[in-house]
Amino acid sequence: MSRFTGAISNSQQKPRTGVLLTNLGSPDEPTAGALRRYLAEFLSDPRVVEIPRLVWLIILHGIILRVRPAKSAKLYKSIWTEQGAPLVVITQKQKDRVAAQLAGQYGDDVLVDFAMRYGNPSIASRLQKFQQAGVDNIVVLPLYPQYAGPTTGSTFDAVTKEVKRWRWIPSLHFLSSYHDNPKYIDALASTVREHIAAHGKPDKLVLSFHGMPKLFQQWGDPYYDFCAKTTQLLVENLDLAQEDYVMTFQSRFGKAEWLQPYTDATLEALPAKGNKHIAIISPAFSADCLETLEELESENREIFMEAGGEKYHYIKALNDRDDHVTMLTELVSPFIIKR
Ligand SMILES: C=CC1=C(C)c2cc3[nH]c(cc4nc(cc5[nH]c(cc1n2)c(C)c5CCC(=O)O)C(CCC(=O)O)=C4C)c(C)c3C=C
Ligand SMILES: [Fe+2]
Ligand SMILES: [Fe+2]
Repeated sequence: MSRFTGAISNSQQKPRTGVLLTNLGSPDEPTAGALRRYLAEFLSDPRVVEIPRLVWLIILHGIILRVRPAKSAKLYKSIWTEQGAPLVVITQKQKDRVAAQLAGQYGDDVLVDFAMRYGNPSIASRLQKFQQAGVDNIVVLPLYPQYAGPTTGSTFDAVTKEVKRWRWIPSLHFLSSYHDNPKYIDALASTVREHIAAHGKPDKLVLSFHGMPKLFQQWGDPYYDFCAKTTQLLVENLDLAQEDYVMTFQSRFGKAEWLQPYTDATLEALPAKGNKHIAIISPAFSADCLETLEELESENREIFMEAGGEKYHYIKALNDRDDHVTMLTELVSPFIIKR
């Protein structure tokens, strides 16, 4: 038996290109058992936690995986839908809509699918589907607008781990970051404008990005700079003055310092400075997920209101909005080969 895998297909009607949209992934169900499996896979990734391996595995298995699964399961339960985890359901919708747009342009020359870095459907399983279909050109678009090692970098690891087992290596295009793409910025700006038209101008627009350990930035990860660039382009597009907005970082995990300022501490301080009406947007999430639907919609709202805030509005992620789907389609289109 060979260590390399291949597809044996006699079909004359092979699609040439496979487009894979990926995101982070969610547990299979909102239970402690499913969370234990999901968090074990996620938090064992050396791109996500860079503590010396043996020390970290003892902490992870000895403490974190005993305590966190039950707590996280409760949070996931609060956002779970009939179709499943929001992140997975929305990513599937994005895939369906991108597939429909690409089918209009490329017919059956292109196959579109989605996969999750952790949990299901796995990146390996969906790439194997492409291999079986006989594609010889693969485009991977991780749905993280700002490159970060723990997200986009880790997705690259998973893609190459699978493809390096293949006998026939296809052409491979990996889209690393789209934090400054004008249509991404336009789509974000439209959501803010629509929000202001419906709810009025807030005292402060909070741009809350997912956090990351500060050390990763010091070691050369460009994520912070890319978040700052997205912020700059978005506020220029919206014509906001410096006092109209603040960029923050949420979802800190563990005791180490993460990128600052923290979203929760900022929200707690804003009412005392006269900012009683805020709108919060999270440009690092292409789809709503636990970190927006629970942390921003619920946890952080409570922090702000308890500190004397009066109006708190979360502006939804771009999800499967038309302008977002068109932008994603345009990102992958240049790499598609017509038969
Ligand atoms: C442990 C360190 C973590 C790093 C570093 C990190 C970076 C990072 N994450 C995202 C996007 C998402 N993270 C999500 C959930 C989530 N993130 C961490 C930890 C780190 N993230 C944990 C432990 C969890 C699980 C939730 C929990 O148990 O509390 C999600 C949501 C997943 C969902 O199912 O909805 C996303 C999306 C980015 C962009 C990022 C970049 C630096
Ligand atoms: Fe995260
Ligand atoms: Fe969180």
